[in-house]
Amino acid sequence: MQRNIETITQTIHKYLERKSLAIEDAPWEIKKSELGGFGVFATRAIEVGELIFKDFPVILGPRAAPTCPLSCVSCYSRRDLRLCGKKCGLLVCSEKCEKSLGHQKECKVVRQWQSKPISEDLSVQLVRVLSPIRSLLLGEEDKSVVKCLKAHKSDQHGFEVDVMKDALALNVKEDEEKFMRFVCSVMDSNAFEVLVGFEDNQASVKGLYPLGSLANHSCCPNTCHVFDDKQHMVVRASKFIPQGSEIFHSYSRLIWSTSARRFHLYRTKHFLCKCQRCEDPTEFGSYIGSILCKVCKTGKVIPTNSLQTDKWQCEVCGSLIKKEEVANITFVLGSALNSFDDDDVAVMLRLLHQKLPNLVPENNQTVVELKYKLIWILVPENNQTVVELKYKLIWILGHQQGFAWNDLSDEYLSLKVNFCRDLLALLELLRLGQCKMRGLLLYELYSCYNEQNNRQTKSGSVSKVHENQMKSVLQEAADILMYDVTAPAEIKRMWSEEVQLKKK
Ligand SMILES: C[S@@+](CC[C@H](N)C(=O)[O-])C[C@H]1O[C@@H](n2cnc3c(N)ncnc32)[C@H](O)[C@@H]1O
Repeated sequence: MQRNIETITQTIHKYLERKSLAIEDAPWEIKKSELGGFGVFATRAIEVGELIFKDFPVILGPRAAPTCPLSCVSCYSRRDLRLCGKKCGLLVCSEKCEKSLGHQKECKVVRQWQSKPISEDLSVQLVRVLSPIRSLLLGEEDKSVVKCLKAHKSDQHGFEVDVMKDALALNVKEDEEKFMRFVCSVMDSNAFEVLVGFEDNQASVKGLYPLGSLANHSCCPNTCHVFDDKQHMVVRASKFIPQGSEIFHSYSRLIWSTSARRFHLYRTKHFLCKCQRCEDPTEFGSYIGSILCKVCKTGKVIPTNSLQTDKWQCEVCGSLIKKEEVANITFVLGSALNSFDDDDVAVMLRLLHQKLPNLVPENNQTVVELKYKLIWILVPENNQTVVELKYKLIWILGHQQGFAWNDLSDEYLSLKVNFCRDLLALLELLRLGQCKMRGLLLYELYSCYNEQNNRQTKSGSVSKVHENQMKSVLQEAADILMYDVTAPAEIKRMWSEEVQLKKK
């Protein structure tokens, strides 16, 4: 299908109306983007924190990654999983989910394709390829929504259909196969990771958000998005957006260096980002991707052209450093970071304070990631945003002495305060505005202040942090994380109180 503005605009508006998400005087429009293809643009100036749009997934389903924990195909609970009694091979958690309309439809499709029931060990593979199967159940209007979206043609997309045909021996019809292969490409190019569920029963799934999909990427985005408890995507301005400007998400991690972000974007989304941050070899003076010069020991080594990265040079003594050397150091540090268990806090701190200062500048990606990791390890309350880390933390917090709030030494507590402040300062340097990571860090900082004050009150001394300062840190965190299903309970309580007040 030829994609054109009129059809895309009309289809997206109608879709949002069907989902009751159309906003009067919506501040966006779809236009051709200089970056290629289409993009979303501001029709008027948008203030920081203002809602830009809400979206709902046209397809929501399990992720294909084998590392992703399995969940019920209906409600996404990870508890009490069992095979559907009708022997389709899909996993459900209860009678209610097995009998749900959505499941019954897909159960029938899958059974029609089977020459024999799927064995228990193959059911895992079936769950992982369910999202494209779901696309066959869409009505014609929703299918046209999917057809409006960008699909990259590359061999890496559509392996789910190969699994259906080869490993699962499903008799998929030719036209179904063709559409599912297209949907796989669309999902790979556009889908967002969505967290569903609460606290220790959360699953990570993927959702295709039609309007969200039309926004292009910048490593210095001007929006922040969260997912609410009904899987709506809520997109707000993380910075002031002037009228006519393009509205950007970030498809990559914000605290990765330019090389890491560009590599990831190229591999997964098939483009090389050339945003302002990528073009600046110092990344706005943060030096997040640099190493220290081995010759003068003080200068920072940066690429002479950050979009090519084949030549690296010390800013102070001018020595040229081979790109392989920079890549090696970066690789070794990255591997060291990934090799830690979360109870290796002391080892991580030694690396951070003794070894890394000789190799890399303060804001190098590894240092930043290490600090970020430590912040979460030192967190006693389970904030659910970094799911994998939280998952590990559950085991540390429940089973290992030393890292719950009460057990945290004063030294570790102030260390955590410093890490939070360091990273907040870095986010400002990177011009990331009211991004989600800022909200999470502010909440962690507030929790530290709270703990410090409690300790001081108990010991009879005067609180270090003023109550108003704590309140404003908490309020800013709550404003950023508003409606986020993964937000800490205290923050969720604040919005429900606000909503109640507005109703009165
Ligand atoms: C989610 S879609 C965004 C909307 C897309 N431009 C369209 O026309 O539908 C993602 C794709 O848009 C393109 N894209 C997004 N951000 C880009 C950027 N900063 N530079 C170049 N291409 C970009 C890439 O082809 C990417 O795979």
